Amino acid sequence: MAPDTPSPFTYPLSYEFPTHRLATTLRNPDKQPLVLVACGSFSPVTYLHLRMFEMAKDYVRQNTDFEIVGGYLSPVSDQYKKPGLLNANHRVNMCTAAAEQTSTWLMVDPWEAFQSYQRTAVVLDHFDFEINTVRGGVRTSDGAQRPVRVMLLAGSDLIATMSEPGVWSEPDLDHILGRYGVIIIERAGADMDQAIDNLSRWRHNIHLIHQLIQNDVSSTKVRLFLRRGLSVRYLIPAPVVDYIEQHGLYVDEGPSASASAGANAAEKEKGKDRDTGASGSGTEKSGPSS
Ligand SMILES: Nc1ncnc2c1ncn2[C@@H]1O[C@H](COP(=O)(O)OP(=O)(O)OP(=O)(O)O)[C@@H](O)[C@H]1O
Ligand SMILES: NC(=O)c1ccc[n+]([C@@H]2O[C@H](COP(=O)(O)O)[C@@H](O)[C@H]2O)c1
Repeated sequence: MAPDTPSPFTYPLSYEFPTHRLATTLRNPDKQPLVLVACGSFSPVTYLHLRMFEMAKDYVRQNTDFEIVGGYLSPVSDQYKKPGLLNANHRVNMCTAAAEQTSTWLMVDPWEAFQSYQRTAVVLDHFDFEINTVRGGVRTSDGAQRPVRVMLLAGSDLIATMSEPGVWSEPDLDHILGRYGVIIIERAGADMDQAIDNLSRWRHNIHLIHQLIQNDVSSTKVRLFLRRGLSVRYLIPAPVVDYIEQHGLYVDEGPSASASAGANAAEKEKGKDRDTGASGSGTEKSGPSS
């Protein structure tokens, strides 16, 4: 279906919005259709990134009037310039291998990855445009069209940055949390209640999911293990391990050290990022935030 209004977005060359796993019909007409979007570096994608979607799916089924009709990973642009950010081509390929080979419903949208940096508010608008304006939402069993709610899916560390001055603009926060909403997954080391302390105005649109199994795998730790020549098998999906090996990624430091040294160093690197604001969110402060 052609949209009535021209697209307000810029597009990478040869881009097509992925829909091969997007449901076109709502199973339960009493529910509101929902698409989940996780924005991030995914350098590389880990099981925890994928697990966020499964946790959200259980939560949505048990606690809400939504029905999930699709889930997307949206890798950030290279211009985000976060330390450890591998080029977008590799990150998109790894996410695609993980989604296609380990899931039946997840997709990867390369729109954000293959162009200039786009704020999260704009990324969510892009999904809303593609799904609702271009495709008219989804159908109910009686043939009526129903708009799909797009919602951000994020870890509590990312949401905590929403209370840090200068990282997110106020209008963007209102747009993201007021219009779309967010499902927040608890992340070890990032207090959930503290993360949403300053966001109470949008509480009705914020869904919190606690971790029942603690697992603090992060991309930073995976990169560090790889740099030290340590195995990351069973921490990240097998097709991603294979891809990393085939392309010799994340090995700019020779093998050394033991696994525990790797983990400790990873912790240090994460802490250092937080202390110095050298993470992507820190980049946001001076860069493309609002
Ligand atoms: N272990 C986890 N638990 C909960 N959320 C997570 C976890 N790992 C990543 N996320 C969430 O996934 C999204 C994308 O994360 P991102 O790509 O930055 O991964 P990361 O592991 O934090 O990366 P890095 O270690 O490079 O900072 C963010 O919303 C982040 O909060
Ligand atoms: N102002 C904003 O829109 C804003 C600020 C900080 C992070 N983000 C997004 O959050 C994600 C953060 O990813 P990392 O956790 O890898 O830093 C990225 O997709 C980034 O674009 C957006």
